[in-house]
Amino acid sequence: MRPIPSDSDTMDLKRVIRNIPDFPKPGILFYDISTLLADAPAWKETVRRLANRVRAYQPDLLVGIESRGFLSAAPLAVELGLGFAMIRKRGKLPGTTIGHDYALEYGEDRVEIQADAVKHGQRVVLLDDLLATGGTAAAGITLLRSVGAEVVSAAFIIELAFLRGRERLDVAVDSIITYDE
Ligand SMILES: O=P(O)(O)OC[C@H]1O[C@H](OP(=O)(O)OP(=O)(O)O)[C@H](O)[C@@H]1O
Ligand SMILES: Nc1ncnc2[nH]cnc12
Repeated sequence: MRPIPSDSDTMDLKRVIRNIPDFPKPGILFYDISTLLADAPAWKETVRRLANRVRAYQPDLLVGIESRGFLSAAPLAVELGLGFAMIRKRGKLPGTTIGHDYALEYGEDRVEIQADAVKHGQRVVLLDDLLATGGTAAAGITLLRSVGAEVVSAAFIIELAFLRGRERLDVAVDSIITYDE
């Protein structure tokens, strides 16, 4: 017999994501998680669902990508009893850092991590709020490997599946809200 779902299992999280057309430029439909963060039961349920996915990989450490990746990585680390490290955009982290340059649609960008943030061979789950083309997450994975991490998965709140970002990632990918078009 199938278990009877609880209210939280059936909660429709899409209901609390706000879609804003033409941001940050014309033609882009922006999936705004501000309204999800502001809804206490929905945000709690988001963290619970992410925790259930991420726990399965038995990570040693969580890593969030600036800036919206920090929003899920920090509460998830508390929930799973793990530490949390930051990948930031260029020039934001003090001390010795390791960087990785990557191509954007126009131009290039750089992500950085502190050189001692990951111990060699640690099992790491990468967190970000949203998977679109996968360029940001792919850069994060490359950076983490360059400092000795074993990247066991990447987890997102939202996946824009029609952009096929997961095909660029050579790790397990989890997301809890999917848009197919
Ligand atoms: O899969 P991709 O095509 O790489 O896009 C996804 C990335 O874009 C957004 O970050 P953004 O650069 O807007 O920065 P922010 O988190 O600081 O808002 C989002 O938070 C992801 O990091
Ligand atoms: N459409 C989108 N909405 C929100 N964040 C994004 N990051 C990349 N594409 C995005």
